[in-house]
Amino acid sequence: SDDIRNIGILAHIDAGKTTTTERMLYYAGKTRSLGEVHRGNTVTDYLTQERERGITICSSAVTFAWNGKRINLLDTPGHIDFTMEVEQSLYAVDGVIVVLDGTAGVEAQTVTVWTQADNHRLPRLVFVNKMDRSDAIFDKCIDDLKAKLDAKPICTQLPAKNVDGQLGIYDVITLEQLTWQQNDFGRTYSINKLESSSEIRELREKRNELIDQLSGVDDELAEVVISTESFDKVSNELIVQALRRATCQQKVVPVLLGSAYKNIGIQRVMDAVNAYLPTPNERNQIYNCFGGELKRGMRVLSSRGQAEVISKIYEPLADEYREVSSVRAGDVAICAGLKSTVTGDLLTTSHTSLKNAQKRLIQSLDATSPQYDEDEVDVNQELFSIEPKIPDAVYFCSIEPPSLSTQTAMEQALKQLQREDPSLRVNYDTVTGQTVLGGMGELHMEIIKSRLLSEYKIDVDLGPLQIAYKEAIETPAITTLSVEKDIAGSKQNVNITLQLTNNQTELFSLDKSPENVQNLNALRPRVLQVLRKGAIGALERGPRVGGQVVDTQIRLHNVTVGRGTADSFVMAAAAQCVQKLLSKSGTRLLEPIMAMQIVAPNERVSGIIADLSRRRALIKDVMPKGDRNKLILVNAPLAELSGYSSALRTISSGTASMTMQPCGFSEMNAADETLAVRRAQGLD
Ligand SMILES: Nc1nc2c(ncn2[C@@H]2O[C@H](COP(=O)(O)OP(=O)(O)OP(=O)(O)O)[C@@H](O)[C@H]2O)c(=O)[nH]1
Repeated sequence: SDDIRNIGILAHIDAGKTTTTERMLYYAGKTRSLGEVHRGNTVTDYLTQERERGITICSSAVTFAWNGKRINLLDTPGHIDFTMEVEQSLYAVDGVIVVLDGTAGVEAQTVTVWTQADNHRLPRLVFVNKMDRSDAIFDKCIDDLKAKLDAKPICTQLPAKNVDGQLGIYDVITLEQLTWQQNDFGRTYSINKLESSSEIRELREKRNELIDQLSGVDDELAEVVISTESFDKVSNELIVQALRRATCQQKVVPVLLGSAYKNIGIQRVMDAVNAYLPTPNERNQIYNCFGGELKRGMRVLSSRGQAEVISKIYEPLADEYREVSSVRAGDVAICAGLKSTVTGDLLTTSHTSLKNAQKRLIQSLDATSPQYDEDEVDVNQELFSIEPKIPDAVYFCSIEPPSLSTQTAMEQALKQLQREDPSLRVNYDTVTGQTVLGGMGELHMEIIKSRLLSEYKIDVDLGPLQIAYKEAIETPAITTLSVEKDIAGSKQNVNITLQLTNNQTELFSLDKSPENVQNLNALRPRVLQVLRKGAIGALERGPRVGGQVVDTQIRLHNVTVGRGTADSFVMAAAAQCVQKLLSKSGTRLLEPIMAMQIVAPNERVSGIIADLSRRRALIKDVMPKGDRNKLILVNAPLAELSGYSSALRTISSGTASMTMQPCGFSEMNAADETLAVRRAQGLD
């Protein structure tokens, strides 16, 4: 797998990821014509939604050969609603290309994806795109990388102006000027030695600066510089090797530039992927264990314990696939025939190999990463059971099929969509009889609607978007419910005592105190199972606004079930008992909170904070970000943030940028709660 690069491509929306990817495929010979984003025919943005809106929603993988290496590239969405997708694709890559819009520098979503790449400890390189535009400023992008992302950029290229006014590129390492031909869509470019002595002098200074920066983080290069006592004698090969080491160790970030749209500079980005980003083997602290080979027809175990058979394996090229018979460690592939496995699951051949691999992982972590201490039990969990953390839905809306006869088809389709996108929640509300979708935002829901139409031909209606409140009980309560009924001549009866208490860890427990222990020990496991299912199911819908009841434990004290009573009757009795308890104990609302990171010029901060405090926000920290800017860390209720990004644009005259992610649920005061309940009931 030394010849493989598994790379993600990340950016703020519209920076040009898709165009860049298209050019790579074209130059690598994988596509015969250039797909232009604005013409709506690119390979990676293959969903119609994406074509219509011109944005990337689903990650798609493409693979191509470049100079003897195979590059597997995962294109990821740039929209804020889809940070979950980005998170998932990062588990599958060893390095990342971050695309900047040269006219905008580091933008809000760049900060988010950069932080995500940090969390996954991914080496990265930066491609400053759109440098053909007259308002593009390369130096500002470099300043942004330092100030907003705390990165150590190494400029391996600088923008040059060709005689015809077109964008050219100076190679700072080789001291050459590169000029792309326009008559063959940039397939060829010329490499020229510099002519004017002032140009040579300036570029040589930049090269010296680069060596100086690099030797500050790479001891091997530092030794060469010290022993030769001159920057000029450091060979290009030594620089490239040092830059590779420092990039793989995430000490620096190589920066390249160009214009995807005008076909300038892309081949050099592909060269840089080969030269500076790690192979799956080099990222051994994670991938050592992911060894072996996956073959067609193989039986595997998923981390949730289910056996699966791999019926077919495909090499991806966006929505076109080529069938292959096997894949090796380090490859990215698409498998058909898996029934229960979802994104993020780990597949192994047996429990023993899973155990052995876990052992090897811990050993390799100890050896290579001293920062992991043994108490950190989560490390194993975090790196090995690569299941991504799925945020709770913060919005929900009802979804209606066009006719009753399409209900089943819609449910099937939603199930499939959910396997691709675990952040989509699908519930059935027994009270209203409606199917309810939970998700991350308005665009998220609209995309589901539009995919149902285009891929499954089901034209659904979505209800209004509502905030997904949760509920928690106010006071503990205990009650006994006795139900008796004749159903088709057979007597059904259940007598059950349940209690609700505040508890954040365990959902269901048995009260084995002396007066109950005998009753509970005599309980048949099957009865306990259905009872538990009924009781826990009733927590899905709280009495205030129908929100999920959380931080609450159901405690079973006592139950007697009459002879011949059906399971469904026991289940319904348990659910009814919990509902009775919920109205007895009363519930408080918990509202979704968003964590926001706002970067704004110093002079705009007070205005932004004044506005935030009107939105019930909690300012957590305000810290300097470079000389001119501040980073504001703030938590605010989602209910107060509708239209916030445009409000922020107005307050800051477009100078501030922002990212936000859901960060849990919290209690609200009585007045806000009353307001929220009225709104949820449609009274306000
Ligand atoms: N002038 C100029 N325009 C570019 C360049 N690269 C891309 N664009 C334009 O910028 C727009 C966005 O490009 P995309 O490639 O769709 O950007 P993206 O990052 O994939 O966007 P999302 O998929 O929405 O995240 C399109 O209209 C492109 O034609 C470039 O180098 N120069």
